[in-house]
Amino acid sequence: MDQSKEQRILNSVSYNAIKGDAESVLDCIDKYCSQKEWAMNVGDEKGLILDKIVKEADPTVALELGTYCGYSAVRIARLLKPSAHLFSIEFNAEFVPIAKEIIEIAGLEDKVTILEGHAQDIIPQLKTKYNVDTLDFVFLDHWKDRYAPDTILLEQYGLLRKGSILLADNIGFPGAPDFLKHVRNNEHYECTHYPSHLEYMKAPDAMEKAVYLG
Ligand SMILES: C[C@H](C[C@H]1O[C@@H](n2cnc3c(N)ncnc32)[C@H](O)[C@@H]1O)NC(=O)c1cc(-c2ccc(F)cc2)cc(O)c1O
Ligand SMILES: [Mg+2]
Repeated sequence: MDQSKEQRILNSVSYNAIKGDAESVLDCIDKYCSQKEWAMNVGDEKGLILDKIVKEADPTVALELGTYCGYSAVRIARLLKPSAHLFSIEFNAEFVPIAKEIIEIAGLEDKVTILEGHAQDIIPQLKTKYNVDTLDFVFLDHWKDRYAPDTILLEQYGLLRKGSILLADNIGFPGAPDFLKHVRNNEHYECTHYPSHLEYMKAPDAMEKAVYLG
């Protein structure tokens, strides 16, 4: 059976990236996906916004919803301080081993734990099973209609604290209207909008930062 696009991305990283060099892994994926096959990584342009917010948050415990091939997990983990850790949730069993391999090529396997399953099933386990207290940073990049219900889950399970930073991809396209409705005009959140473009395309997209105020 011929390989999947995600497998071909891994092949390209495995062949072209410098082992242990996270930047070269990101550059390799961005090059492949802009020149050969489009893929739904956050990409280089929105990646700079992600970098900025992660540096601002300087998280000890970070969570990502929607690992896909691990591009944003590498992007986030490469900026984490030594004691910090990223949990990344992915439910597609085909993508999990590919993401693990890409994260390992970047030399970041000790900073990232991929949790296989649906976010809505794993979020309730973070405190009990994964010993998480509260989350300092959350990157939302999974099914766009899950951003709002899973944000509410994070609130309900006491995983957010005063100052927790949520950053959501694809606010422009495919769009996450329920999420915007939940965080904007909500006294518990302070929101900032970051216009950008869809990964590797000219089409407009955007990210939204929502700081939890407690
Ligand atoms: C949803 C995907 C990202 C990943 O999320 C995992 N996932 C899902 N729901 C859950 C869950 N409930 N729990 C855990 N994991 C979960 C999945 O398996 C994918 O690997 N992302 C997108 O669909 C996505 C799509 C586009 C896009 C843009 C223009 C187009 F013309 C077409 C598509 C752009 C983007 O930037 C995206 O991010
Ligand atoms: Mg996305």
